[in-house]
Amino acid sequence: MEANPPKRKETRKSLRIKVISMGNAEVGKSCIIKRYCEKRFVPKYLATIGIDYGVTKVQIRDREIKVNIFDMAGHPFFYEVRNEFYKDTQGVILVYDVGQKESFDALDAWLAEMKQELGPHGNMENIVFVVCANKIDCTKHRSVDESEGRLWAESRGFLYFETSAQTGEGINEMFQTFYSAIIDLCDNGGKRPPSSVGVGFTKEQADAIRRIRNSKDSWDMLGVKPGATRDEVNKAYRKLAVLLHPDKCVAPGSEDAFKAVVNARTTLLKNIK
Ligand SMILES: Nc1nc2c(ncn2[C@@H]2O[C@H](COP(=O)(O)OP(=O)(O)OP(=O)(O)O)[C@@H](O)[C@H]2O)c(=O)[nH]1
Repeated sequence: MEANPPKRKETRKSLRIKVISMGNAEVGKSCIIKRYCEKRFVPKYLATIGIDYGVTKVQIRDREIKVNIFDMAGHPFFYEVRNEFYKDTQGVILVYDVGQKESFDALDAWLAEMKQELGPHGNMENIVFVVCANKIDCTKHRSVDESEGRLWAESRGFLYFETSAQTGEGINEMFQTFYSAIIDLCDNGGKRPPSSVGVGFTKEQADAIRRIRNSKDSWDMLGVKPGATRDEVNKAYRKLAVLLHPDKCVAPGSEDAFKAVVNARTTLLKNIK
């Protein structure tokens, strides 16, 4: 009788991926990468000149991945250098400094730059983006709070992490989740798996929260003209209350937005006959 051949342990091919970092100068892109790859923090600022390139091997869920990391200079001066490097990317680490509102506001421009360089055939949908709200150790100077950053990221289907390259907080967790999502993307033929696309809240909800946050007064918050009638105020209030009610809305910042809407209505009704 023929003996059964010994079963060979299945070895999965190692994966080779390309990731890039993006974000304004000095937000901490190089330090985040150094903290993860070299387990150290460099307090002195050394501006990246054009691009820094490195290769690293990591083990994620029993899978070996070889990561080519392109750390892009954030200074506008280096646009001509970095625009070459957007192509064939599986993952983007998008960084802002929580103490610098301009670096958060600039995230849209970074996405626009990448989109422009990828051209009409480039598909941003099939890239894993992770947003790092960095320098959370500087609590005194924080100007972008967690819910604002999380809302921006999650409403686009991006991952979101609060990080500090200085203390290491959030860094390992961020990279593990980021690489894991890239493995899922590669295993799914380069397309973002459907399970990772849903965000649990609508664009209308995200837009309403953003508008409420940025409103200049109670009229503006409810989206009615100054001098509106009680009926108009109540109608606008009901619409927002249904949209943002904590039982129905899980978008980051919805609870605060809901409370702000309730207060705005109370304030306005006190002064309308
Ligand atoms: N407190 C604090 N400082 C940080 C943190 N991350 C980076 N820094 C400091 O911020 C400065 C800029 O960090 P870099 O990592 O060089 O910034 P970058 O985004 O790579 O800048 P460019 O290369 O110019 O694009 C340095 O002085 C760092 O020490 C952090 O999490 N906390």
